[in-house]
Amino acid sequence: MSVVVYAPASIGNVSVGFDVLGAAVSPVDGSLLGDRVKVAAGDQPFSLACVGNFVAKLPQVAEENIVYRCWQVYGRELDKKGLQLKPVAMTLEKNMPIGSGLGSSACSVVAALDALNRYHDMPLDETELLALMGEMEAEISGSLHYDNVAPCYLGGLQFMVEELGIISQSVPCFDDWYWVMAYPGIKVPTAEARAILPSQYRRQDIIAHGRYLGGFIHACHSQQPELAATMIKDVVAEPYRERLLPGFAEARQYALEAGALASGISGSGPTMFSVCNDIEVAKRIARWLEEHYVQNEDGFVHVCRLDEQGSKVTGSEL
Ligand SMILES: Nc1ncnc2c1ncn2[C@@H]1O[C@H](COP(=O)(O)OP(=O)(O)O)[C@@H](O)[C@H]1O
Ligand SMILES: N[C@@H](CCOP(=O)(O)O)C(=O)O
Repeated sequence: MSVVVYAPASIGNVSVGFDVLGAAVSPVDGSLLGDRVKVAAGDQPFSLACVGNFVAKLPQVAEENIVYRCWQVYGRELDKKGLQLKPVAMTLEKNMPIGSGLGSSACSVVAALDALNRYHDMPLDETELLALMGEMEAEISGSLHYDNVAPCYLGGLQFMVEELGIISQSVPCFDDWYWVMAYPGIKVPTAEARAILPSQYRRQDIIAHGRYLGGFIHACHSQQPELAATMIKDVVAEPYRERLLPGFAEARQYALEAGALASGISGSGPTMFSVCNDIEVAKRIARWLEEHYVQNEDGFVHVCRLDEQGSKVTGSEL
């Protein structure tokens, strides 16, 4: 018996909710924009094979792959419950570019932990597993933030509650929104993009941030798409990170003039996202970004929808 789990790309922050808002996305053409992990019976406690388009960018040593750490911490949690790990042969299909702003490490973490939990007949509940996913993301990026792992695992648009034992809850979004995701092909490590942010903010920025985030969540719940899109503004990270993204200002300007409802940096960049409510506008913006924002052969542009499901089993073989 083996299991393969797919975990989709995600937009950390969605501009307006630094570290507390995230969205899972999948391309409308049905292609997989995410990692897959297979767990099968092993003849030793642990082994890891890596395949996929971005396998060459992974650490060469298996023990430095976050999937190995996932296996270790999963075993630790089973131990607390008086349970034991089965010997596993894991395979990571690394489809997501690293340091892309698409939650690449979250894809590997979520696919690995979800697959391990399914393989062991689900001894950890959703919250326990999500807490472990956050722990793994924190090891990689240097600080605990759930805005990639929560949507990647649970799907849709997620708000990080982090109170009363709840980590994340779903926020209703808009069925007719398309998300144009443009990855230029260069790397921006999350830890570095966090290090350049100020440690303190001005009162006027805090007030603006509260108004935008509160307004966005309110507009989502009251289903006011125009208001929601207007509230997608980032005063916390974008003003400081923009300089790490060559061509971002021009690309955003083009997208807005072409009819996008909003644009911003996906996670810590360099991927840019644009929200559209018309597929033809989304395709036009995608074509322009392919020509002008993508910088090398690693880059790509996808027109996406929210991925409401999050991680899912795709079968028993890769
Ligand atoms: N399976 C994995 N997937 C992605 N990154 C990994 C993995 N295993 C280890 N890493 C390391 O974790 C770091 C992830 O960098 P980060 O900038 O956080 O990427 P992203 O923002 O795309 O998740 C890199 O140093 C990378 O080498
Ligand atoms: N909230 C985080 C999100 C990082 O996302 P990633 O996809 O770049 O890892 C941040 O903005 O630092």
